[in-house]
Amino acid sequence: MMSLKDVHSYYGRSHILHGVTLDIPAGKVTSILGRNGTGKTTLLKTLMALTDRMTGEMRLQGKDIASSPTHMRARAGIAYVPQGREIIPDFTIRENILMGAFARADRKREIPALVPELFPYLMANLDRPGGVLSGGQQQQLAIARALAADPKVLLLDEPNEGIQPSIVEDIEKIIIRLNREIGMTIILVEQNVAFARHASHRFAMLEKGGVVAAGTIDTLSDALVQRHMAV
Ligand SMILES: Nc1ncnc2c1ncn2[C@@H]1O[C@H](COP(=O)(O)OP(=O)(O)OP(=O)(O)O)[C@@H](O)[C@H]1O
Repeated sequence: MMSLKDVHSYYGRSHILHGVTLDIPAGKVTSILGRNGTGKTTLLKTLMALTDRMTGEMRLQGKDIASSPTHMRARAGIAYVPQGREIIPDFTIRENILMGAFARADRKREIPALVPELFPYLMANLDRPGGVLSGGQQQQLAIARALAADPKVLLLDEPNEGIQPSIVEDIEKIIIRLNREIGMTIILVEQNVAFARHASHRFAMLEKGGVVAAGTIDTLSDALVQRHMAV
């Protein structure tokens, strides 16, 4: 689905990713793991062309996208739910969702069919401002906005960060449904190893901007977690 070969990524003169090589298979959930500051968010931003510069190879369904700008990658089917969600508080829930549709190749601007099914609360409150929502509801809104782009690959950056525990379970169920029922390819940055093990088919462990271990999720041993994630 996506493949990276010797990818380096930079903010200005800061060299953050140091030769990442990774295969992201279609229809699977791949978790990106590692301590704070190891480059997980930078990896998602690099996939979305949101760092200042990258070198190396990047392919989506075999097509070279390494020099495609963000909007072209979005149009090619990559959608991004950033850490912190970045919804617009003064826009209505409907407007926030439709912002995601700008990237659709078919230029349709509509609430995606999945939204009433996955997020009935959002559907029932489309005209309320996004800013009135709780953190968990804003996370749902950020996912709904990404779905409006009709993506093939969904990038999720710590979707459960700062969310009350009762909602965490809802978000986790939605991530699993998007993959298992709809077949969406998901790349998930996750600190919760238990959830990563439960939801993912594969993992990549980052350390200092490089992949130090990767493979099927059954090979994510406690020793690996201890070595690369314990603080
Ligand atoms: N805009 C930026 N300009 C310069 N350096 C940055 C920028 N954003 C992040 N960095 C640096 O890049 C490195 C990797 O950060 P990144 O956010 O990708 O890590 P992370 O693994 O996602 O960590 P966290 O779990 O804290 O989000 C850090 O050293 C960070 O300080």
